[in-house]
Amino acid sequence: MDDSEEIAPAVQSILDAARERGGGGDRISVTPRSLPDAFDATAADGRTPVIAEIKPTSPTADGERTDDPVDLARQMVAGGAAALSVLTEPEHFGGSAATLERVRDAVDVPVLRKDFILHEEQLDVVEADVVLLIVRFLEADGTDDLADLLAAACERGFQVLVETHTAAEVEKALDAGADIIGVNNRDLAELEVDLGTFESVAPDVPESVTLIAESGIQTEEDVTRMRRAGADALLVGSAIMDHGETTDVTANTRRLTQTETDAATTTDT
Ligand SMILES: O=P(O)(O)OC[C@@H](O)[C@@H](O)c1c[nH]c2ccccc12
Repeated sequence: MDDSEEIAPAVQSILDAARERGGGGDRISVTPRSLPDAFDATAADGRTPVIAEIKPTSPTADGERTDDPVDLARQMVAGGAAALSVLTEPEHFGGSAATLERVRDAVDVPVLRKDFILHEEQLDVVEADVVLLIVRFLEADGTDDLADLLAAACERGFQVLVETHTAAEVEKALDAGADIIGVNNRDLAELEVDLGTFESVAPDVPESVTLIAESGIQTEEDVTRMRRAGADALLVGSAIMDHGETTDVTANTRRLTQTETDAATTTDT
């Protein structure tokens, strides 16, 4: 872990809980739905590739959404989402493996398991098409090494989204063999969002990598801004599924997936 910047207490609490969580049972073997193919198909259809996130609550959210995640998932797909992300972290995000399982059974698009995986056995909890590995959290003592965990995930059939926040972390992700990289606009030290993060880090990512802009994307302008900066896809939670229960999830998703952008998609070159 980079000691030059403290992480937020809420994030420390998430990590402490993650260390305590055990693994699943039997070793998982999954046949995944391809995430890059889903992005390509969406772009070919004239939509912006968006991963819509089901996050019942979070340390930065007000309140909790209690409506059925499967209904939310269907609404997101109806709004044109290329893929879904489901939080499985129980203590701070209101997620569960059972929710992910139900959602994945209900839709045809790839589903990302959003959790804080620190050890190989924590991969063996639930089948998903993609798992998240966060570079910053895999540098602390007592966690598995990023490259080892990435290889262990691939051996099980998972695709892996490696989350970064700085150019140095992108370098580490590439060295570990990542071919899908996310740049999180939310800083885990302050929990503040700055879309300039993606803009400054994206140029360091090779064309061959599938590149995802994560967090803080609210408006059509934000979508255009991230696509112009080179995002192949966007990961959006709060703007689609606010925590007030009154919002129209399909309309929110459609607004972002139908944003016109003149960004050259890197996938068809
Ligand atoms: O709700 P937002 O700002 O649209 O962000 C979604 C997603 O990027 C965010 O939830 C996230 C990004 N990386 C994470 C790691 C763990 C938990 C959550 C996240």
